[in-house]
Amino acid sequence: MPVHPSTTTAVSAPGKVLLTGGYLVLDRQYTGTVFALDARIHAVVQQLQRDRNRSSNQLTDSTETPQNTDEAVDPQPESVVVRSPQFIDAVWEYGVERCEQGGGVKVTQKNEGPKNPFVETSLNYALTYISYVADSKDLGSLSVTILADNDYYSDANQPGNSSQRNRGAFRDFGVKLQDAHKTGLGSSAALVTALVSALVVHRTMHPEDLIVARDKLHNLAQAAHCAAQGKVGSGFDVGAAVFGSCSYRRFSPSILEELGDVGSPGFEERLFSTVEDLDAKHPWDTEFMDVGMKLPPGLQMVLCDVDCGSQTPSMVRKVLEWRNQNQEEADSLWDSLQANNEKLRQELRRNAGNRADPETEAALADEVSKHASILIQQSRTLLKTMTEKSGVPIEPRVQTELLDAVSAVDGVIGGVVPGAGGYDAVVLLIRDDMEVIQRLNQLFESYQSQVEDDFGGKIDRVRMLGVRHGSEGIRDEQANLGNYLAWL
Ligand SMILES: Nc1ncnc2c1ncn2[C@@H]1O[C@H](COP(=O)(O)OP(=O)(O)O)[C@@H](O)[C@H]1O
Ligand SMILES: C[C@@](O)(CCOP(=O)(O)OP(=O)(O)O)CC(=O)O
Repeated sequence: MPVHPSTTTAVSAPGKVLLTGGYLVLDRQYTGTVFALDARIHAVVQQLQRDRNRSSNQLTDSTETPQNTDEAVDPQPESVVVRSPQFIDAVWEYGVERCEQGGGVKVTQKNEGPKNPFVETSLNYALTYISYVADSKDLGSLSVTILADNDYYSDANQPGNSSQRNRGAFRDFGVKLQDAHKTGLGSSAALVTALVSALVVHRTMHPEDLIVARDKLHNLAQAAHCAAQGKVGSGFDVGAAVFGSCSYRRFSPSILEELGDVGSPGFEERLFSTVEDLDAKHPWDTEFMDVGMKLPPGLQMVLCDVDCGSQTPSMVRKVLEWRNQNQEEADSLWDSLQANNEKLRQELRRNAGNRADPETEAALADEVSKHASILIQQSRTLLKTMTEKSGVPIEPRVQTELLDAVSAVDGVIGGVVPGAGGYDAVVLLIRDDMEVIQRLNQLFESYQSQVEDDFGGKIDRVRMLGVRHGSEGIRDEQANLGNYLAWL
């Protein structure tokens, strides 16, 4: 059945936190446990003009013959305008060009101002795929609005209190996108996933079929995200954005290595084959286990933003260099971490999401908490060895001090420095109880690091984010279009 684009399509995708498996997950032999968050990025696609050969009043004129219309009106060029209205001047206007020799569809920014490689690449990839598979090649003109849940950016230094700057469910951040302080929830992966999915749904599918199309949307989003960031990472963030919380095993990088750039001859066919998993030599081999996993009843996860006066770039390169030069020692460390991380995952999924009577639940939460606490400590010990051996601040001393301090708070099960580690954040597993949150906030009120850091860092402020474990991946937001009205 042909799909006629409805006027508005909206899809959202969640942010992520890699609880365990940082660095390991870059290697297919190992896995990472990634939790989707309840902070999401939303992409709303509006069809401004559907048929470029007819002006809008002619659309309804049934007496006119198509031939006359085509001759009478100059076609409007296809265009896409993307806005991120929570930020100052965040508008990207694109012209659309079809490349020769099956090179695909390429957009070119028309307006002044900084480029947005994640938006631009998502458009190139999604429009190339769409124009290859859709009934109508004519895009017309599209307006896309990007909206991010408030926790993606910390805005403590902005004027006006936060409630004054809320419009509907979303906040006016009052700064330029490049000046916003990111909280590390994986904004680019959620953005790319939501944007390519919204465009593909808009032109080729019924929104209710979103879940069925998850594999293809995943492949498309991974390809676009890797191209935009200029490297093939593990892709756990895109994996969680599409499928939600899971245990993730990466895809073989060779799947994307021969795709080439948009505009190169044959790109549209190669992209189609990659998205639809038709290349017998390079089948997609990403593995998602425990998809949509939830925390056991009685447990909760909180993220804390750490303000620290030190940054160490290229951590991944350095860790992998150390691993290459110390293969045996590294393998044994990687294996120990994997075994421990797996035990933690098994522990967390015991009865995860299942409700029982309150007494049984409380007893189970006690037992899970005790075991999880030991496993988290063990994981940290191994990450500290990794820190020391590789000379990379995965769990630097100021973070050890912070994690020890929070772990001593009644009701905190344990915490780690998520993902690549470093100074940006900590993630804590806690008993799901407001009093624990209050105790933590009390600790953070005047928190400052006291120890001398091994890499020169100093923590000046710790702030608990409002974001919590979310579990769900991409979501059709067609029923919630009202949430966006204040911003469209
Ligand atoms: N709300 C948004 N609107 C438009 N683009 C965004 C938005 N959030 C993130 N991006 C894009 O993603 C980039 C940030 O990606 P990156 O530095 O990889 O951070 P992260 O670790 O959060 O993914 C921004 O420079 C911008 O291109
Ligand atoms: C090192 C890694 O395994 C994990 C990095 O996790 P983060 O959550 O720190 O990632 P960013 O959001 O890109 O900063 C690299 C990878 O898997 O790609």
